[in-house]
Amino acid sequence: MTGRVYVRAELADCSRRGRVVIVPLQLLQLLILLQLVLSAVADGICGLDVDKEGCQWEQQTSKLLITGGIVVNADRQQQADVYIEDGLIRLVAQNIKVSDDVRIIDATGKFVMPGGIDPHTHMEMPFMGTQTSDDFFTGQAAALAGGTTMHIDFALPIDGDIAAGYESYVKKAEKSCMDYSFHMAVTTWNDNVAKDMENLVKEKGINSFKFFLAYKGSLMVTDEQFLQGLRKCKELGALAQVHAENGDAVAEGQARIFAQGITGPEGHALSRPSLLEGEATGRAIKLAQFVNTPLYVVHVMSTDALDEISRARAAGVRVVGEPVASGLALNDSVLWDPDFMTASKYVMSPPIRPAGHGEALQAALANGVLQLVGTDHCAFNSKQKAAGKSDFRLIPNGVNGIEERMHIVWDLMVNSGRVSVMDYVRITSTACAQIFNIYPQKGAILPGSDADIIIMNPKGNTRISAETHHSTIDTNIYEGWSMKGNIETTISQGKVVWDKGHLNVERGVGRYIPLPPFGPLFDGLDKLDSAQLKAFRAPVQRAVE
Ligand SMILES: NC(=O)NCCC(=O)O
Ligand SMILES: [Zn+2]
Ligand SMILES: [Zn+2]
Repeated sequence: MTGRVYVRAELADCSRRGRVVIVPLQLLQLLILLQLVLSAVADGICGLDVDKEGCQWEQQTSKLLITGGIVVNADRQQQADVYIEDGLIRLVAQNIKVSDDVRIIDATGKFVMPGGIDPHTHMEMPFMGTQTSDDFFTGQAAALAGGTTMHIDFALPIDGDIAAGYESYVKKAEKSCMDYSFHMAVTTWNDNVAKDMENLVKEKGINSFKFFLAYKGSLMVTDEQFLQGLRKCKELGALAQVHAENGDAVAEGQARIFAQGITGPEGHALSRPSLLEGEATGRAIKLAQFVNTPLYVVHVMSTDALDEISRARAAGVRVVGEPVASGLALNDSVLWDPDFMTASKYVMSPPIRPAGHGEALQAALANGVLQLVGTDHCAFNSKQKAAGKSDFRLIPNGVNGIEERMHIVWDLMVNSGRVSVMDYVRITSTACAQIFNIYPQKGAILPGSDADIIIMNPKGNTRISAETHHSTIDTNIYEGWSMKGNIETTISQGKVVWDKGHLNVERGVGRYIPLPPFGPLFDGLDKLDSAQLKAFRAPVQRAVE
């Protein structure tokens, strides 16, 4: 501490969020006035900048000691202290003694866990004639407030050019306030795409590529293009990801439902039922099996898709399934709400399914058929959603979730007794770090790991609302969700960025985390190549005999 006297004070709330700053006493009145002026002119995120530029929210130190908590990793939990210095975890042990310059955080009675990693987000994404509302700063600020300390965003190509798309996302992400990485979407196929995939993997730290089997006429690839992409992914040691819906059938369904006079958000669900997700999931798995390369199915929303994944995994196929928070927590009744603004906020693809699907996805997460939870955070405000007021096909597809995921999953999976706290860590953080090959830099509380940590008070209370969230959108699909358990503190890069309702984030400090190729899903794959060839030939040989 310097010799000056600091007090904590709630300032005027320019974005409906209270926050705390540290100010010299004599400046307090002046700052209140200044904040009121800023309130009048600034948008919902202005307060974050004010916190950062106008005040020293907390004397940040590079040394922290978290004492007395239960430290939870995916494979074990123990009562221990955690010592952090210069952004890294240095020691996990009982009764760590430190010098006076170390800030102590008491976590007695609380869980100390790796920060969440969201494997599926869309910040500043140009999509359906508009752009997602949250950028890399506002979306990440929201993430940190909800206990997520890293995300992997989908970089989109520009007119099919993945190198140009990647560069545009590098620029967008310069404002980041937490660690992040990218998947790259592949939306066409030619020699340049193949060459650029190689460069992105070998030079730029990309180790996953997403292929859309839906969004006909914009992002969708044909089976032939998908197959080429799968072969390239295998060669590069990159994970192929798939948005699995039959895009041709969806387009036919949309035209037919609209022609019947169903124009509202319910038409979205009716036009792309779960069997189209199941069909595409099964097809994608079989094509990946044909190539013998691992496959990651993004936003698994239905039992139809789940059954395909379950069957394939039982047969030894390397397929990973990622449900998202909305698919676990909600059902499609919301799409029939007579109020367009209410119903349209739930429009995403694949759609949120009828009751029963979410519960089955929860069970699959618990038993390991599905491995990790994302959000597909793709936030549009109600003005943007209104583009589809008279035609559901024009409602921008996407829902919020990056701020809510850690609490929703806690409530659905831990409060319900479906999984242990260790499994919670696995499905919200560790599995993602392992699959994308950055474990144990991320996803663990171990000496040498990045100091991305959350402190969860299981006795605390959480209530979700657009009135208090940090995303820029004016709605929240979890509006009113109340639960036991609260992430009271988030530590990112060794700094306290969220503490008991107050956010202190800094634009530009987020780091790009390169993802190395040939992650664990590729281990031993070459041995399977020859075994698989034999398996494909087996029926033929039997016929000859
Ligand atoms: N899922 C969705 O509705 N929007 C984002 C794009 C995608 O992931 O398909
Ligand atoms: Zn998708
Ligand atoms: Zn998505």
